[in-house]
Amino acid sequence: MATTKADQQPIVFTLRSFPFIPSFEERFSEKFKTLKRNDISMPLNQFLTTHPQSHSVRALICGAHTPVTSETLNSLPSLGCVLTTTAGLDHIDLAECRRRGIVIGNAGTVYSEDVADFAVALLIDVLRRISSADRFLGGKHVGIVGLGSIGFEVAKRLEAFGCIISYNSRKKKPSVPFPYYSNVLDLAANSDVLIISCELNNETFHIINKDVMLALGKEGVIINVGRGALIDEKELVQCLVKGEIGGAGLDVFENEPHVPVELFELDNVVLAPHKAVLTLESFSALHELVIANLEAFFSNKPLLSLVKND
Ligand SMILES: O=C(O)C(=O)CO
Repeated sequence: MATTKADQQPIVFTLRSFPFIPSFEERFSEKFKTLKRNDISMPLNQFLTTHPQSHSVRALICGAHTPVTSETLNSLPSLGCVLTTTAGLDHIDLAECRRRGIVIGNAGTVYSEDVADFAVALLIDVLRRISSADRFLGGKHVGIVGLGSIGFEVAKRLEAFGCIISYNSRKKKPSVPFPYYSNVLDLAANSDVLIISCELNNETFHIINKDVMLALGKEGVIINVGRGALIDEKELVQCLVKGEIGGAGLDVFENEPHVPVELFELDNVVLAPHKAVLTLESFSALHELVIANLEAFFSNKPLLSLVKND
C-alpha cells in the first residue's frame, strides 16, 4: 500500500465534538494521522489505556463537552499540544497542562462576531417581546461583564443602537473608551442590561449572584453567551419567576443540556441551545485555524491562537 503524507505524521487524537465539515475532514486526514474514538460507549480513559497508539499521540483536539482531565493527560505520555475548538477553556485541566509543558490553542477570535451578533439578537428579542415602546433599545445602559473579543464586538454593535456602554473585567483596559467598574455589583446597579461574555474559572463561577441580580433590578435584562455557571442559575430562575429582574436571554446553562423547566413558562425569557457559534463562517474559520495550529506545532513554531497559561 502506498504511504501517504499522513502516515509519516505524528498522531493527532480527535475527540468527538470537533465540528467537521465533510470536505474539511478529508483534507484534515490527508494532512494528519489521526486516532479517533469511534465507539463512544467505551469510557475515554479505558480507550486510551488500552489503545496502543495512545503512546504516540502528540496533539489532541477537544471541545466543550469533552473534558481534558489529568487522567486523560496521563494516558497520553507524548502529548505536547491541546487544541480546543472553543474559545472557553473551562473543560481543560490547565494546571496539569502547565506542569507538563503542554501548549494549548483555542478558537481565538473566530466566533467573536457571531456570538456578539447572537447576544444582540437575544437582547432585542427579550426586550421587544415583552415591552411597550418605552423599553426599546436606544438609550439603555448596558454593562458588559468580560470585555474580551466577544464583549468588544457586542459593545460596537450596541453603541450603534444608541446604548451607553460600560464594563467589568479583571483589569481596566487602557485603550477602551467605556467606563470601567472593578466590581460587578456596581456595574449592575448602573445598568439596565448585563451581557455576560467572560470566561468561566474559579474567580468567575456564579459571578452573577442574587445580589447582582437585585442590583440590576426589576426592569433589568441579563444576556448570557458565556457559560451557564457564570450565573447562579437557581437564583436566576427565582428572580425571573418573582419578577425581581425583567428578563433573560440565555444561550448557555449551568448543567447543559438540562434547562430548568420553570424557564420554559416565562414570556420574558428567550432560550437557545448553546448555538451562538453555529454558523458555516465560524466553523470554516475554525477549521483553517486548527490546521494552521497543528502545522505550527509540528514545525516547532508558536501556535496562532496560543493560550496564555501561566
Ligand atoms: O467557544 C466556546 O467557548 C463555546 O462555547 C463554543 O460553543
